[in-house]
Amino acid sequence: MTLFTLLLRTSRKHFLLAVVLGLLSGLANARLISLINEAISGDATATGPGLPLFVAVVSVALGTRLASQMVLGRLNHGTLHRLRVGLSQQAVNAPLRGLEHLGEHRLMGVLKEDAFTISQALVQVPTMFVNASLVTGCLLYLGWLSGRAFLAFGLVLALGLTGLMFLQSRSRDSLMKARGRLDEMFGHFRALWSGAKELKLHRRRGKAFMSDMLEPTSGFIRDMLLRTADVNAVSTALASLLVFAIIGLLLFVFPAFGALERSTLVGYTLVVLYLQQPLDSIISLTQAVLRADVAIRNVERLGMALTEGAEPAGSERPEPQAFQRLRLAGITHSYHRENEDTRFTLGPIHLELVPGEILFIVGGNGSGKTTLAKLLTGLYAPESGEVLLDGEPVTDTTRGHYRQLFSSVFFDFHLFENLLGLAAPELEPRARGLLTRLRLDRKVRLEDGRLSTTSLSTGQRKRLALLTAYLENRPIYLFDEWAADQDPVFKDVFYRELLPELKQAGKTVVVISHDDRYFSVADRLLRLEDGRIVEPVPAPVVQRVS
Ligand SMILES: Nc1ncnc2c1ncn2[C@@H]1O[C@H](COP(=O)(O)OP(=O)(O)OP(=O)(O)O)[C@@H](O)[C@H]1O
Repeated sequence: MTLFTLLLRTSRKHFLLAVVLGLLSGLANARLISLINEAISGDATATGPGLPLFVAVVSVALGTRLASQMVLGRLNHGTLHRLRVGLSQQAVNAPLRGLEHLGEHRLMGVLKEDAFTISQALVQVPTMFVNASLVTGCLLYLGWLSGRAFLAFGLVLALGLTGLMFLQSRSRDSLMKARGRLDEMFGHFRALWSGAKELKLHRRRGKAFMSDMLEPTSGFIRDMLLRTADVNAVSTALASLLVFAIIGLLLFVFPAFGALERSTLVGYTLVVLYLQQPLDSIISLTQAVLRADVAIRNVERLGMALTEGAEPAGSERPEPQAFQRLRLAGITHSYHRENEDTRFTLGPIHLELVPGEILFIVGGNGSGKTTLAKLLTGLYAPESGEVLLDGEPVTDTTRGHYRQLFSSVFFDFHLFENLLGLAAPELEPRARGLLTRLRLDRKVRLEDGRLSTTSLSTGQRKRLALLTAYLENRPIYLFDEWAADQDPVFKDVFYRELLPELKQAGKTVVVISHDDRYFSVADRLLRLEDGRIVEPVPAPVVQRVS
């Protein structure tokens, strides 16, 4: 897809209207030049009937130009908005595994860089159309002035345009190469931010990061973009050369053969000089359109990657309020690392969960606890085996609904400043009560469903994430090493007060933990080692919920 097909797809009607208006404006401009030429040559006078005509043509030229720009402006910004929102929605719908595989830098590269590139080109599209129609109008006028001169003019123009197209194709290759490395650059920028402490504390690491990673990538991009800038400069010079070649022909070659009348010569020279600015502008705009085409290709690729394996939209059912039995029947998941010849496989996992119990998932680092949590919560689809909710297998269509059973705080959680999607009338008083309970009431206030700050210590931020999970009030709670960052006092509150309270309220609580001091809090323990359950997990005991 190119920039123009993107615009056409967004709104064919608006696009065509803008093109027609732009064409009218260009033709009116060309007529304006012919009027000026006639006035200079003495065919009309500014004080005679020429003046109303002049005013009318100026009005049409400016009016249609303004209207064209306004229509295209709306179309451009609408296109960009749809692109941004559409891609973000695709990212929201994409499977988590697909997003993890894609990597944050690739997503950011497209959402920030490519969307910006497309917007830059879109902003210039109206001018491009006005200029293109102006050139067309001028060409028509030149043809009308003299067919023979137009033939010579057309020949020089065709040769020049062929040269320009060749240069532009070279430029496109360099642009694509530069964009190819830009995602890598975003990865380095991210490392610059998240690895700031490590880079500062170890000077040699900082230097090596710059010299071995960031600078070579940036240098490559610089070289490729420099090449395109050079091509652009040569193209602009070539366009000027074209104009002067034509003027040279007109002024110094044609008169030698007595080929043209003086008035035709003056008209030609005037128009050709007038054409220089729109031609320059079209060439620099072509560069923007080329960049946009490369960006659109990236957007399309990302769109395809995001929709790959996306779950079909299930019906918008109300959130599940309860369940009787959740069964994992031999589920597995494996990671394959492309650059290494290694594979980690979790499972097959057999497990049953019931309401009103606490299950701890324990095991060493890398044993598969978080992966199991992602499978359990429906964030990953099992590669084999089944998840059964009250006897019904969870399918691609129902997995989105199934996920609404869980309130979770993962180890790498994200804290939203707004209590998004939580809108019960008694929400704010409950949230304020929880802030006090979580000992955050002196640090954080709740104002119109928004947390006053999230700039807190890691342990405090985790407490805020816990608050959100509490407010969701769902049947199953999952905490992935939640207590790891808590002080000993609050750790005790979490294990000895909060978890038993949730159990008392009939919730199922799944806790990933390394705190062996508190393993006795669990009703059952699932121990993992290298992706497999190493101790038999007792059957769940169905509790009578008080
Ligand atoms: N996104 C991923 N891509 C590839 N491999 C992964 C990914 N996430 C985890 N792994 C691999 O899967 C294995 C299990 O990881 P997982 O995060 O489930 O372990 P864990 O038991 O939660 O570890 P920890 O206690 O350190 O948090 C690890 O060997 C890890 O390298």
